[in-house]
Amino acid sequence: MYFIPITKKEIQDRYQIVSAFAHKGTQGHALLIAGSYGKMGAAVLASKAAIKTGCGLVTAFVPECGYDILQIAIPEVMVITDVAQRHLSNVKFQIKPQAIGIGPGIGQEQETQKALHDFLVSNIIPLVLDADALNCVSRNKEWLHLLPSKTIVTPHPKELERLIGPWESEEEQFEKTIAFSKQYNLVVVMKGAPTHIIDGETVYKNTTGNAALATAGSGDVLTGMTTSLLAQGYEAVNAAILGVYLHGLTADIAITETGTQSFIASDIISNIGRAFLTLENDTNN
Ligand SMILES: NC(=O)C1=CN([C@@H]2O[C@H](COP(=O)(O)OP(=O)(O)OC[C@H]3O[C@@H](n4cnc5c(N)ncnc54)[C@H](OP(=O)(O)O)[C@@H]3O)[C@@H](O)[C@H]2O)[C@@H](O)CC1
Ligand SMILES: Nc1ncnc2c1ncn2[C@@H]1O[C@H](COP(=O)(O)OP(=O)(O)O)[C@@H](O)[C@H]1O
Ligand SMILES: [Mg+2]
Repeated sequence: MYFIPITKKEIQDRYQIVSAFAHKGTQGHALLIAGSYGKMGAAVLASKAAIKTGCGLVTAFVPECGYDILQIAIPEVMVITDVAQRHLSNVKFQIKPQAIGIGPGIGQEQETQKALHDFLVSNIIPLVLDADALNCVSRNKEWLHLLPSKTIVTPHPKELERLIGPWESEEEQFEKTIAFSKQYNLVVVMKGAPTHIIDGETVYKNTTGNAALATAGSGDVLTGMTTSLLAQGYEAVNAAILGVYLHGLTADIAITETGTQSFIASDIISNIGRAFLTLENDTNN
């Protein structure tokens, strides 16, 4: 099987420089629907990653118990709360974001599953689906038909298995994921070491990242980064490719200071700026 390597050249071809006349209203508004009691960190990480990846506005939609946490942790991010205290029960909002990321830390309570279903039935905004949103959809496979065309799904291997069933070889894993991508018209970010991005028959292989990323919350950060790029107007496959590349690059940059063991998901966020700068500094591959 042929994989297109995601090289710096591939990234520079896709990367959009920010206009000198940009303002926050032109840079996209991302909405992160995330968190539950005890997993509000996932909402903080995803929202902070979204604002650090360059969209103009970020709103977090969280259960009521997340209000103070989000407002104190990230003053740049706006917050809307669900009526329920500890988990999502009714996802309703008046804002008009350009992209929505849903799933990190939301859990799989019955009420949350219903809230996700009702949200998917009415939503037409470009979407990134991760973590428990994927797990809820795996329990209710008919909901896959509700996803907008080119929704980005970001499963780790266990979440992928819940979505497409088990595989016996890597070849079969790719065959089944390609079939899944084609059936529902999805961009699949097949997370791993390395991560592959599958857009129908086309498979991209990331070239950045290392084992420092094997740490809690690193996927939640990727969801925030990818949603931010989607909100900034990148086509879904390009948002996925650029997000995965920059996410991995932060670990390659930081590892010389943190080592593998002490690198944490917040270090990804702190190094997003340095990762972007490598794209602007030179044109070498
Ligand atoms: N601070 C917070 O708020 C945080 C909140 N978080 C939130 O928690 C929720 C649950 O998410 P989750 O991913 O921990 O649970 P789950 O889907 O059962 O997967 C775990 C199992 O999957 C497997 N597995 C995973 N990766 C694999 C790999 N690369 N390669 C192979 N296997 C792999 C592995 O299975 P095993 O190998 O043990 O059989 C593992 O036991 C979710 O909403 C998330 O956003 C977290 O992000 C943490 C920080
Ligand atoms: N050994 C590794 N090498 C490269 N990337 C890794 C490695 N381990 C984990 N990652 C990356 O870290 C992220 C983990 O995502 P996920 O399992 O969803 O984390 P969480 O749910 O805790 O936020 C993925 O982007 C994955 O590709
Ligand atoms: Mg995850």
